[in-house]
Amino acid sequence: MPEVDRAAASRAAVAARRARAAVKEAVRAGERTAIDVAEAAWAAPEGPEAGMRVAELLGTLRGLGPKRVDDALEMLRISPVKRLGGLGHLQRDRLRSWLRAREGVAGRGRLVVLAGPTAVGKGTVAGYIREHHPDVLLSVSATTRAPRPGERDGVHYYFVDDAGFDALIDRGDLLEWATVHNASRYGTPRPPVEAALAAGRSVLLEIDLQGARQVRASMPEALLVFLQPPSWEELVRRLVGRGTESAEEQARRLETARVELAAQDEFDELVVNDDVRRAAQEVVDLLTVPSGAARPSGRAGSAR
Ligand SMILES: Nc1ncnc2c1ncn2[C@@H]1O[C@H](COP(=O)(O)OP(=O)(O)OP(=O)(O)O)[C@@H](O)[C@H]1O
Ligand SMILES: Nc1nc2c(ncn2[C@@H]2O[C@H](COP(=O)(O)O)[C@@H](O)[C@H]2O)c(=O)[nH]1
Repeated sequence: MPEVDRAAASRAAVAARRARAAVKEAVRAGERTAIDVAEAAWAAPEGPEAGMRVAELLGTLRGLGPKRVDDALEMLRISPVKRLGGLGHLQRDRLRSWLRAREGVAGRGRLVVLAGPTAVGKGTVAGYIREHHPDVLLSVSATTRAPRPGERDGVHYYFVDDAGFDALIDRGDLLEWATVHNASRYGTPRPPVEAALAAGRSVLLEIDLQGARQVRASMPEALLVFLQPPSWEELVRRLVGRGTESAEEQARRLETARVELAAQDEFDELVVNDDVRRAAQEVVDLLTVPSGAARPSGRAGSAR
């Protein structure tokens, strides 16, 4: 290549790199959505968006570290070196649906999983959301544990026996399920969740870490939120103060709690439950995609 052509090619490459960096910055700043960038790449093969690697685009999304970008690419069957402009039609369709589900459509909802250690206040925060935000579907789990005083079948849980729970599993009616605290089984009924999501309604699952991991594997677009206690001492105080478990059961739950607290980096978002109303509002913000913006921001903590 003649010297003058080489210089021009090098200038063009630098300009293209800068343009791609500006696109990434715009997504990070919430000025553009990732879907918008992907659609622009497919509409204009010469534009800067088309030259972006899919991995770069996913890496701009909040909560998606390198490991989760790799997982998403594997699930979408897209090579890590592929550029947006080089995707085939099926890959485009898969990426489009995945981004839509993850970013949400402006003004519509998404699937959020709320997990955290025992007695941190998941049920209290979820109950506050049920009361103040009836637009959000709070999934009612099935469980084999016995009702606590005041708990109502179909409201707090569907209380079933072992045979009933087995039947739910056999019919494929559970989105996820787990034996929690080495004691009872709990699971999320699939049909109401799928129906609500299909209707564009936000869905909140209040489940344990094992269930959260299963949802991540089967629905990678779900947003995983970890509810943190202000301190370990406060967590113990809440568990003991609730007074619904025997000393033996409390000890078993606190053992699980240590494991769950150690896993919080797996989550997309962290919310501290020092105040129920504020923590609930943070979760509601995460459940809602404001019009014109990619994701809500300004929360107290972020996992990554
Ligand atoms: N922000 C808060 N400040 C003080 N107390 C709280 C707060 N949130 C919840 N609590 C109290 O902590 C106790 C445990 O709350 P809750 O039962 O909602 O926890 P949980 O995370 O759902 O527990 P589990 O996983 O064991 O079902 C309750 O007595 C509740 O009233
Ligand atoms: N994997 C799932 N875990 C669930 C579900 N519903 C509730 N849970 C979790 O169980 C524990 C204990 O609850 P408790 O009411 O007995 O105190 C708690 O961590 C819940 O989040 C579910 O459907 N799947």
